[in-house]
Order: sequence, then C-alpha cells, then structure tokens
Amino acid sequence: MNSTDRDLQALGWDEHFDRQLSVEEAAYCRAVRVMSVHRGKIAVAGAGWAGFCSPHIPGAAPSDLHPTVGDWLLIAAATLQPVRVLDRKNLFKRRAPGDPRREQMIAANVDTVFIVASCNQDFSVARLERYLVMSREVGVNAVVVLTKTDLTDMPETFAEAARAIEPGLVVRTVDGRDPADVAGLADWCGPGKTVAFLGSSGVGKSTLVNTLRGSDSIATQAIRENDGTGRHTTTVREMHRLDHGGWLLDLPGMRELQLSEAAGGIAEVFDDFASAAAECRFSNCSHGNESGCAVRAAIETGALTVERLERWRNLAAGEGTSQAAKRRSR
Ligand SMILES: Nc1nc2c(ncn2[C@@H]2O[C@H](COP(=O)(O)OP(=O)(O)OP(=O)(O)O)[C@@H](O)[C@H]2O)c(=O)[nH]1
Ligand SMILES: [Zn+2]
Repeated sequence: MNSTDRDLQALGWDEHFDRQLSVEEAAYCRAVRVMSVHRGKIAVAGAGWAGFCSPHIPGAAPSDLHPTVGDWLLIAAATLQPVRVLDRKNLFKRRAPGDPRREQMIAANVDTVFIVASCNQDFSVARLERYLVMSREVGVNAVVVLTKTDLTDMPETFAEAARAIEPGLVVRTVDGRDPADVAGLADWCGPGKTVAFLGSSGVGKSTLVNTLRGSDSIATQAIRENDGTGRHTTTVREMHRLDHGGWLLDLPGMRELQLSEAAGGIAEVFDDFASAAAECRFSNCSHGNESGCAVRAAIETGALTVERLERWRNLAAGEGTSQAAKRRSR
C-alpha cells in the first residue's frame, strides 16, 4: 500500500468509494473528504493535503448531489474545483428549521451511530426505538450505549430491556467518564471509522465524546455567524478526530426526530409486527377488534406484547414528527 492509499484510508476511504472512480477521473482528480462546512466554502482533506475549496459544483442542478460534511468529493487536481460527490453510504438529513418543505443535509458516510441513553429514570425503550428506527431508515449500523452505570445497582436490567428491542442489537453499558469503560467502544472508532451520537439531552453524549477524544480534546464551540440581520446563528459542522484514529461527526438538530417518512425504518425495527400484520385477514386491519387479526392472535399467545403494539402504532401514525418528539424528550 502506498502512502496515498494509507492517507485516504485514515480518512475513511474504502472499496465503496474506490470502485466509483473512473480511470479518467483517477487521472485528473483527487479524492478529498469534506471535513467541515462553512459559509461559502468547505474544508477538505486528502492524501497529504488539506485546504479549502468551493462548495459549488459547476453545472450541477439543485437536485444533484452537493457536498456536506463527511462526503467524499472529487476535485480537479489542477484547479481544486469540485467535480462530483461520490455516492454516499448514508445521509442524515432533517427538515430545515422554519421551512418544513425543505430538507437540510446534516452529515454523510457515518459507519456507526451510537444511540445513547442513561441507566436512570430517563431511560425509555420507546425513545431508543425511535432512534433505532431513524438509524435503520438512514441505513447506518447502530450500537446502543447505556451510560451512568455508576448510578444504578442493576445496569444489566437496563441492558436487557434495550436488547429486547431487536434480536442481535448490540448494547454496551458504560460510565461515560471512565476511559477504561469507554475503551469498550474503541472497535467502532478505529482508524478511518466514522461515528456519530444520537440521544436526548443530558444522557452523556458530550461526556462520552470527551472521553473518546482523550488527549485531543480541543473544545469546539458553536460559531455564531452574522448574516447581516444579526439574528442568524449557525453551527459549523465538522469531523473531529478521535483518539483511536476514527472520526466523529456531529448531528445537530437530530434530536428533533422526524419519523413521518420512516416507514422502512419502522418496518425493520418492528419486523415481528410487520410480518404478523401481513397475516391479518384484512389488509387495512387496525389490529383492534377485527376478526382474523394475526397481531392480536400473536399478542394472545405472548409472542408479541401490547406495549410494543402501542409503540409501533404511535410511530407508524407519524407520532414521531418533531413536535411530538420534542415534547417527549423534554
Ligand atoms: N455519574 C455519571 N454522570 C455522567 C455520566 N455521563 C455523563 N454524566 C453527567 O451527566 C451530565 C450530562 O452529560 P452530557 O455529556 O453533557 O450530556 P449530553 O448528552 O451531551 O447532553 P446535551 O449536550 O444536552 O445533548 C453531566 O453532568 C455529566 O457529567 C456517567 O456515565 N455517570
Ligand atoms: Zn390485524
């Protein structure tokens, strides 16, 4: 492996991106990762080089791929002009604040999302399920991290409740302030790996991040930009290097869950309900008092639970729209 490959791999370059490069592009372009997004420019890093370039791709339509943080971008080696964004592994987006019809890109190409909850009275299976549905919808690997194990005598009870959400769901319990504990997450944070954190306020995301960043804990502050009116505030979105060689992507605004279009994610997390419902006599069965309801039948045998039926219904009914989620996470 040459040093160029090594540099790119340390930034997250892999087979998924490599195979998208044409011979021609390989000759006149260089691949760079978008490290941060600023007003009117983006910071990018590639093999042995880092700098700024324009976020605008000449000739690209509004509906085309435009670079966001975490993206892999081809730029012309001679001019540093962006050429195209490579196909993403996944993309986190949200409704633009103030304009629900517009979508805003948050971050791309996350390998693992840590869904964080705490082992105390704030713990909620329904909330974990929401974040899991969002992760499935985005198509990103999810790991549940339960913090504040030092505040309970029975962290395993919380872990069991989380594991029951989905067969095979990976759940870890940690005291987020303890580096030895948090080292258990290192496997997902190694060289070239990109991670992100989801979870309600106060569950310990920043604490985990600080512990993971170890020596490299440069404080990154939200930067206030002035758009002339003096009111506009934005946060620079950027990749942060982790101690284990990986990268952290912030997901600002993702606490306001928008699940109204997460049918795919809901069907994955609730696949037991989805497959039971497929057996109901009526295709529009509400799983209430209809005859031939396979969901009710499964609840009677104990294969499914009423509690999960309720949570499934709430999610499927679009209860996860931002307002409802905000109320709930307060
Ligand atoms: N005892 C204990 N306290 C913790 C642990 N993790 C975090 N805390 C404390 O919980 C409080 C909230 O932690 P944060 O890391 O700020 O939570 P957050 O998820 O980043 O919150 P937001 O920034 O509001 O989204 C802080 O006082 C932390 O010191 C833990 O594992 N054990
Ligand atoms: Zn039914």
